[in-house]
Amino acid sequence: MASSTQAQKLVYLVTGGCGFLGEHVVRMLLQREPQLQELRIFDLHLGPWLEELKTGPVQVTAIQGDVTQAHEVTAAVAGAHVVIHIAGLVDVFGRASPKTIHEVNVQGTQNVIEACVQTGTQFLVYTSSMEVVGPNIKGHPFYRGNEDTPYEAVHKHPYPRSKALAERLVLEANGRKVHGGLPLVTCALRPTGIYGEGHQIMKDIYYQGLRLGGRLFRVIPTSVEHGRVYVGNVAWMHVLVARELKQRAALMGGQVYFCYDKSPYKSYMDFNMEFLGPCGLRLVGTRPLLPYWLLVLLATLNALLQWLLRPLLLYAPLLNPYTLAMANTTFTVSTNKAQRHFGYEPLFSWEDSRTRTIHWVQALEGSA
Ligand SMILES: NC(=O)c1ccc[n+]([C@@H]2O[C@H](COP(=O)([O-])OP(=O)(O)OC[C@H]3O[C@@H](n4cnc5c(N)ncnc54)[C@H](O)[C@@H]3O)[C@@H](O)[C@H]2O)c1
Ligand SMILES: CC(C)[C@@H](O)CC[C@@H](C)[C@H]1CC[C@H]2[C@@H]3[C@H](O)C=C4C[C@@H](O)CC[C@]4(C)[C@H]3CC[C@]12C
Repeated sequence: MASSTQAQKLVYLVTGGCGFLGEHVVRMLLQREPQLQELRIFDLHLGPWLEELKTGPVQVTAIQGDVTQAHEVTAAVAGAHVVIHIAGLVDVFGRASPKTIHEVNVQGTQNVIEACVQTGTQFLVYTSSMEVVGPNIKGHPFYRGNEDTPYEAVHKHPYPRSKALAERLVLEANGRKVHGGLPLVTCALRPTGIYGEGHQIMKDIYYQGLRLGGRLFRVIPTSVEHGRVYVGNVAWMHVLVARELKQRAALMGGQVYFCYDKSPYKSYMDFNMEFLGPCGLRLVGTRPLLPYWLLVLLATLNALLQWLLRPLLLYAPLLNPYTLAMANTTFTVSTNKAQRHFGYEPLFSWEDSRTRTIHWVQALEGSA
């Protein structure tokens, strides 16, 4: 826990604080924010691990709530100096309806903004996503791009659409007068594919490999590169932005920042094998084992099956038309805007990020 001679006087609220990224942000705040007096964790599903956090010098307040319920959000925000809005429905597998995704990701974000305005909270950090930019529906690659790189951001899928709408709401809210007359200062962070301890998709792919006798099969060319970022570095960027937003409001207010670190650019599966390989899995094939048209057919069949089975059960495999298109489109970022604007440097090296993630996979049930 952070201890400092600096007066502990700030109240932070983290929405979605019990999720994959949220938990890392919560723990990072407790370790590295010396001015933290109270940390409120607002989530639809509170984790049992929160109890262990209540023994330190910082007051930890767990709030079970729903961002789609404006009154619950307003009650949680009231009195907070900083809101870090992480809560969201991260669904590209067709589990939730487009309506629900919009309600949570867009209306929920609007509720957070209005709560800040109504209660006088001045600083709002929003967890956006790379998908606000792309890949777009045309499959245009985004190669080593940055926050200013021109790119035709065209989305049809409910999830990226919702993230793009929510991000726009947050950025447009920058400068609004909050209760008490001070300006609201907002910014948005755009992580690429986050990996690390607690990453559910990595866990699902690992167990899929175990079920297939320790093998995974290459379906995407090695040339398709994805930018990935370690969850600890994304958490650190959130803590730093929330701290610096107060002193650098004129520069940072209304800005977007990609989350980045030194993780290597690789295809999605080659990158995952950095962690799954040392845990006993093998990626079969140096080239895709199936022609792309067959993958498209299989993905389409999965989507059809999902639709047909929906009245009976939820069928949500990894492969669907959207995930295939994402996996098959290069999207990498190369930027230093966060470093230039608020002195961000990754807290964890690639080697450390890799080791921590491997240890996490190794500790999973059923790991070799
Ligand atoms: N995982 C990634 O690779 C990635 C990449 C870029 C951006 N993001 C963004 O980061 C944020 C967190 O993603 P994650 O991967 O940790 O997802 P997650 O599903 O692990 O965490 C989301 C959290 O939000 C909570 N939540 C969902 N609906 C809610 C509601 N209606 N009210 C209150 N809480 C609610 C969930 O209970 C969960 O704890 C999301 O906004 C996502 O868009 C994630
Ligand atoms: C079945 C194969 C084609 C397999 O390779 C599919 C992989 C697929 C599940 C992932 C490929 C790219 C991932 C997405 C990307 O890392 C960025 C994302 C943004 C973030 O906001 C949410 C998660 C995600 C959409 C992530 C989801 C899994 C992939 C689609």
